[in-house]
Amino acid sequence: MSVLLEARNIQYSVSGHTSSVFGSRRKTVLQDVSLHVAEQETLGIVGSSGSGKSTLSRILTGLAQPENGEILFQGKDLRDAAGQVRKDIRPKIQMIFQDPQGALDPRQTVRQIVKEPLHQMALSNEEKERRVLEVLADVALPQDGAERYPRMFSGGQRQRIAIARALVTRPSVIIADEAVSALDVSTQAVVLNLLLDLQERHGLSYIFVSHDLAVIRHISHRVAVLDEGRIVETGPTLSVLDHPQQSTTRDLIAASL
Ligand SMILES: Nc1ncnc2c1ncn2[C@@H]1O[C@H](COP(=O)(O)OP(=O)(O)OP(=O)(O)O)[C@@H](O)[C@H]1O
Repeated sequence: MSVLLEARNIQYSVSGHTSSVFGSRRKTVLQDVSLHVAEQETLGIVGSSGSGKSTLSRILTGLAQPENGEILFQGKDLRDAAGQVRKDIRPKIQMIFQDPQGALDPRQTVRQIVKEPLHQMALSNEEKERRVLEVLADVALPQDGAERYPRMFSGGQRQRIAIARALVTRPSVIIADEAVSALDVSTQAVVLNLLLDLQERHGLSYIFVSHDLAVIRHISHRVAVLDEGRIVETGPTLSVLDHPQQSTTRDLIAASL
């Protein structure tokens, strides 16, 4: 399988507290993080709270810029990519967040929400409308749902709306940051199985960020363990979770039992 999205030696810090004596100190959030996901593969990213998972997701989707390091899509460095290439690549990388309630504008109809990522794309309005209906069917939401508002749907359905919005640009990779964490366990299973089904039908890759090892076990082919901004262990999911080599991984497993 060929590599689709790759992060190389990512470094990221934020300004910490300011001291009148020492000036502003920076806090390292990610240190020398390298990872990749292949076509049609799911890479799980696990780590305790504050280990840097969300920051890494934001960098992978281009919502935050690393201080050092590269993000490559099909071998192209996104920083070097010229305007049009960047414009072509961006729709190929989409994101789903934890909280569908917060991520969906309550004043917009489902049609407007799902259509929004297409604004940047040179498509006719007819094609955009066609795609909206196509992805609503893809995530098994009724087409008459298009005129309704997010509050009229259950938590699981709202996450389907968020998935439809991510799919509408026909991405190659979706970064899911705690995408099922806000859902109850049975709804989690339904949404995870939908994601697996979409992966098979559309040949998608996922980078799936979660603190929940049961979720990671269910969906990921490989897993990377983050600890204080560094990847401390990576490998096939079952070998990492059943035969952890690092104390961080053992602690995460113990905490999940
Ligand atoms: N803009 C920022 N300003 C200050 N600190 C930040 C900022 N962004 C991230 N951090 C810090 O970086 C660290 C990593 O945060 P991040 O949200 O990426 O971790 P996480 O693993 O996703 O945590 P959680 O599972 O709790 O969401 C935390 O200590 C956080 O406080």
